[in-house]
Amino acid sequence: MTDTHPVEMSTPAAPRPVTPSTILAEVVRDMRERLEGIDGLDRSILASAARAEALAAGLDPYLDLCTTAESAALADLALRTAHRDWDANPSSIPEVRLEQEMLSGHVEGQALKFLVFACAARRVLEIGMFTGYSALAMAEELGEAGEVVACEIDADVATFARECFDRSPVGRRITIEVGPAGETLRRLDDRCRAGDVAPFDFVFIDADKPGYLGYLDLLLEGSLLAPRALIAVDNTLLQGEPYAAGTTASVNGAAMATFNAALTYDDRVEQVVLPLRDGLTLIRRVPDRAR
Ligand SMILES: C[S@@+](CC[C@H](N)C(=O)[O-])C[C@H]1O[C@@H](n2cnc3c(N)ncnc32)[C@H](O)[C@@H]1O
Repeated sequence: MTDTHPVEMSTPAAPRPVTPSTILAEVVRDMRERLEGIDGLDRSILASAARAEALAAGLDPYLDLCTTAESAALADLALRTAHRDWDANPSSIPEVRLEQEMLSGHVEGQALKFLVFACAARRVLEIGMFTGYSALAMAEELGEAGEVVACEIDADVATFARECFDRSPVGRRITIEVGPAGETLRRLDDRCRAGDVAPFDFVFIDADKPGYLGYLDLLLEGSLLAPRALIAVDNTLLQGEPYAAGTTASVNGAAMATFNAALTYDDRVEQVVLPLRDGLTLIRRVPDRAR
């Protein structure tokens, strides 16, 4: 295999905080440092600030520590993603900004593996693949006959992911569909309806946030889902923007707030929002649409 994306030996920059808990940890640390500069401040206020910081900053490392270790192939993929200079290799798609922080990572990858296991999935659909961490994690949980179909709009990042998949014993279980996910989904929907391919048991939505509602509608109204299919949607807490007062919502934050509100009143589904990383919402169809 030609490795066109070798891991350089430079130290990658630490990922910036992109989840409610890591942003909270940063805000609380800044607050505690500023409080320390105030002469004569009641020591109990400083102690409370230090405790708040420990609670916020300690959560993710502890989750990481207590979660089953990732495979060597996943660790390698994460390392390669961290070492790539994404600023020097921008996406050719104007609306896509690729960055290492897009990668879901160890704890969320393990959670996805559990979900794939719990619904005994044989066919998995991923909408938004990036360098393939979540696709590979889910593929690791499938049997030999299982398949992950992963949609990715950026051809270069898809090539990068394929190189990583080729380094894993289960990488051949992943089929990459390059192109806008909406088009890919409509094509796959036609094939499922025609009986060319089996529908999907598990779907992970993790692409352009303004596209989420359209993807969900297509899934719920079309032929892509197996009867007991589960859908997991990433970034539904979008750095706290949908709920934190005083936060200015970005385009993505506004899109997630709209998505969450629509889902809350959608009687086609039941859902639960898990505060895992940047928010993971689990959705299932209600067969008779009765609550
Ligand atoms: C957050 S990343 C996915 C992370 C990946 N699921 C993981 O866990 O490592 C989002 C990806 O969606 C892709 N994307 C954005 N818009 C898309 C679209 N319309 N169709 C398909 N992929 C898209 C981006 O290029 C990016 O690679």
